[in-house]
Amino acid sequence: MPTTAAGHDGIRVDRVSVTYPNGLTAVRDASFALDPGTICALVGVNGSGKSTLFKAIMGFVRPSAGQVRLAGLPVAAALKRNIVAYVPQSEDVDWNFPVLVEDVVTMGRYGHMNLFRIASREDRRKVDAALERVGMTAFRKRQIGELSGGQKKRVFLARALAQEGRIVLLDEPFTGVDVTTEAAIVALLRELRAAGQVMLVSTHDLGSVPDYCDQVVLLDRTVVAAGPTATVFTRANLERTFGGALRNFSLGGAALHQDADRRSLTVLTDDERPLVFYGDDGRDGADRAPDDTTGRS
Ligand SMILES: Nc1ncnc2c1ncn2[C@@H]1O[C@H](COP(=O)(O)OP(=O)(O)OP(=O)(O)O)[C@@H](O)[C@H]1O
Repeated sequence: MPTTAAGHDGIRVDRVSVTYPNGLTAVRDASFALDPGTICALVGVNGSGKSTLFKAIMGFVRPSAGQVRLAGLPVAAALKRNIVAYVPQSEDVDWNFPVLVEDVVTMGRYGHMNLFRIASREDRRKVDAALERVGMTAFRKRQIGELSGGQKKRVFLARALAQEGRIVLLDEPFTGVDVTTEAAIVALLRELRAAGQVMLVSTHDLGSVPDYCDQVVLLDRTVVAAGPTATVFTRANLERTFGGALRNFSLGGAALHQDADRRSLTVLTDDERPLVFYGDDGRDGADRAPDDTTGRS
């Protein structure tokens, strides 16, 4: 079986449009393809269609046009085979639902169990390992609603790990988490990438994207640009994607330095960790991805 994005083993979104019953077309003619062993950021302003795209990939909404293929399969077949794991946005979860941490992680194994959902020794071992990997073993008997935001994120990540899906979708995994948890999540994503999994991560945390994402999809109802972070995650493309919704300020020359360094500094932020471009003069850097990020401790 081919293993390129043009082939069958990753995520392939082909000219997908999604129109809600109220007539709003939230995603229009979106196309991109991701190979196994990839972490891809999905970036766009609030309302640009990121969650809608996730819902289309998860089969929660049906595209009005185009198609999604996951590991070469239509969405329904991929879900049936347990190929796709999903880490939802916190707002999409009912935290009052009385369920223990270990039960949430065990749900990741449901697709591997028989009709009666009786966990085997193997299932229990995978749940234990997933809890251990995200550092939540000590919390396994706690009600999910009693956890902090970052702890909840870790639990859903553990559920995705226990599921062992080759495709992992993460909807804003860094929102409301501290720097330590963010670093732990990024480390885990890197491990999964090394193991050949493909991850699509929606995020407003622009400054971190070049750190851990090798691909980027910039979305504004449709795909503005998609491809390697090094060539696509540029100031010019971000300004096209966000329009006036991006905080953007540049400093150069005397406004920035007291020495002879002529380089300017451009800061772009979508309200979470800012992205910083270093240019040679006041306008440079518009077409280059950043060499490095700042703000990361
Ligand atoms: N069930 C629905 N019915 C009708 N319109 C919807 C529905 N869900 C979302 N929308 C609309 O579709 C558009 C895209 O929403 P979506 O949630 O996909 O954006 P997003 O990029 O994920 O935003 P955010 O960054 O705020 O999470 C918005 O205009 C939203 O109001």
